[in-house]
Amino acid sequence: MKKILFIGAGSMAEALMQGWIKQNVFTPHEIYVTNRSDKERLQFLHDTYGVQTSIEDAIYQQADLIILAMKPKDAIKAMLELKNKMTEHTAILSILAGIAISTITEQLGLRPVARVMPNTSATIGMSASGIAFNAQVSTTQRAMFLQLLEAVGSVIEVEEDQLHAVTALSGSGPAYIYYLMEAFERVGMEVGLSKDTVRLLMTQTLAGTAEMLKQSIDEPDVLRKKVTSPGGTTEAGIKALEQYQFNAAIEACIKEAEARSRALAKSK
Ligand SMILES: NC(=O)C1=CN([C@@H]2O[C@H](COP(=O)(O)OP(=O)(O)OC[C@H]3O[C@@H](n4cnc5c(N)ncnc54)[C@H](O)[C@@H]3O)[C@@H](O)[C@H]2O)C=CC1
Ligand SMILES: O=C(O)[C@@H]1CCC=N1
Repeated sequence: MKKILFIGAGSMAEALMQGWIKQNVFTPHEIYVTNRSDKERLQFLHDTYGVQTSIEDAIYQQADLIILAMKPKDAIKAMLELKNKMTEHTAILSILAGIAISTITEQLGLRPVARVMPNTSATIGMSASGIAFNAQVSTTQRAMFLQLLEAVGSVIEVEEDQLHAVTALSGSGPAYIYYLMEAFERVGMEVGLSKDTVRLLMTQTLAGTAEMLKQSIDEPDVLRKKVTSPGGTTEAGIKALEQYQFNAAIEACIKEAEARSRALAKSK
């Protein structure tokens, strides 16, 4: 593959291009990126990663793959602009939350489309991505798409409809964990530690817990019980979580996010 073109130059586009450059999937010369109007942002991406930001019309024709990376609300307008510029068969990789493959092919014509839900940890090769394809994607293209996502983390193929759930869990997931870390730091400081110490302790605790879940044959509740001594500190902590409706909060969080993804799909 020689040329890939990002339409949209936001945080997710940056995470993917950074990951692909780091993993030697593409050289900066093979990556083209454009946005609506923010020239400073393009300049930043060019200066930081060496990617190509002066996009002549010919690039749209030459691109082997076009990546839809704008906000969902801007997608229809962006696709209208794109339609006349690109060739008939160019494959599309869409990272748009909640925008159906059928909406994309209605706008851009029937062509190979992979719909992906990555997350920003693609930056460091640790994305957890979900992917779905339309019938126009050939076996070779399917392998290529999977390889692209594997280069920036793990990828799992799902039914397209399940991408709403993937979005609510792993697409948005990093934000939930960052939010949790903000709370740990705030409260950790209140109980006497420095912010740096809390960061060190809790990033290692998160990493260790994730690794235990990967390596252990035990279910999470079994692992949890191994931490929880009768009458001890964990029991007191968990009791407080229950008192403050921890499970209800998580249920609402995932269901609201999933519903929002579905609403985005309907509004198009
Ligand atoms: N940020 C995240 O963690 C994740 C985001 N996504 C999806 O990725 C997409 C982009 O998200 P972010 O990078 O966070 O957004 P962002 O707001 O940071 O960037 C959006 C970019 O699209 C550009 N744009 C808008 N209209 C355009 C047009 N007509 N032509 C060309 N460029 C246009 C904007 O100029 C901007 O560069 C969204 O659809 C989102 O659902 C998916 C997974 C994770
Ligand atoms: O918040 C959003 O809509 C996007 C999709 C998943 C993460 N960010």
